[in-house]
Amino acid sequence: MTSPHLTTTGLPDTITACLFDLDGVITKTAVVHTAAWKEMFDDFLRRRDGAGFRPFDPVADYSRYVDGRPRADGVRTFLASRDIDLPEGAPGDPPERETVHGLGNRKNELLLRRIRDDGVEAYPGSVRYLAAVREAGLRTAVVSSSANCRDVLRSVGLEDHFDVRIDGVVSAERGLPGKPRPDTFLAAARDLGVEPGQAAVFEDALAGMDAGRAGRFGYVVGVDRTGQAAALREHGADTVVTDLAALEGRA
Ligand SMILES: O=P(O)(O)OC[C@H]1O[C@@H](O)[C@H](O)[C@@H](O)[C@@H]1O
Repeated sequence: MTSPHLTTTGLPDTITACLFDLDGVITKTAVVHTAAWKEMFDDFLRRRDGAGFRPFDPVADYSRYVDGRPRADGVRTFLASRDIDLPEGAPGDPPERETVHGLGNRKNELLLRRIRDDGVEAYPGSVRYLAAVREAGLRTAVVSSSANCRDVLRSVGLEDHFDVRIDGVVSAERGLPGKPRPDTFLAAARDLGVEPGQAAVFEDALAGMDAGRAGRFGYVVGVDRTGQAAALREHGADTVVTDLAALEGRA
């Protein structure tokens, strides 16, 4: 295959829209999610198995079973990896109830507390890159599994920088299956009026890479914040960067 002609934004010249994941790509919130998941799962496992419990691994377990997936899918996939079967419960379950939704709600409480206490920051390189692609006339969407996406974007002043938002709330309203399925990215491309082949996907999660590949998008950028460049490539990244700003001026 011949290598594509890259523009000043580091993307093939056939690309007219950019679909950005949020946590870990635009904002420094992947680590906050990871910490909240670990606190919730370790507390659950300790109560269940006693002091000798096997803790949640914030690298391997997070990236394989939780990262990038909608909240309840993260609970289900991790529990399945430990052969633990819990009732589904209901989305309104209180955080102390031992159901899929109860555990998810507990994690959300812990996440919101951390966000309230420590605040949220955007990656300066991502903010610059976002401005550059908009300046170059490309359309933009944020495609996140998180139901907290809008609040997080608002808190860093970036809510208006995206033409389209497909997040955990919008996906639930439209009944879209989450990453690793491609449906949320495909919905964003459709809302922007572009074919998947004209859209670039920006993702830090392996589930997001799988969604990019399954949707046959025009270009997939792996964003490596944790030293998993090789895994991002294996899951379909066309290129891997540690900072979005590194894409500029590659042409
Ligand atoms: O619980 P939320 O805010 O709806 O987020 C769901 C998921 O959103 C993804 O963006 C994160 O990578 C996951 O860690 C998180 O679990």
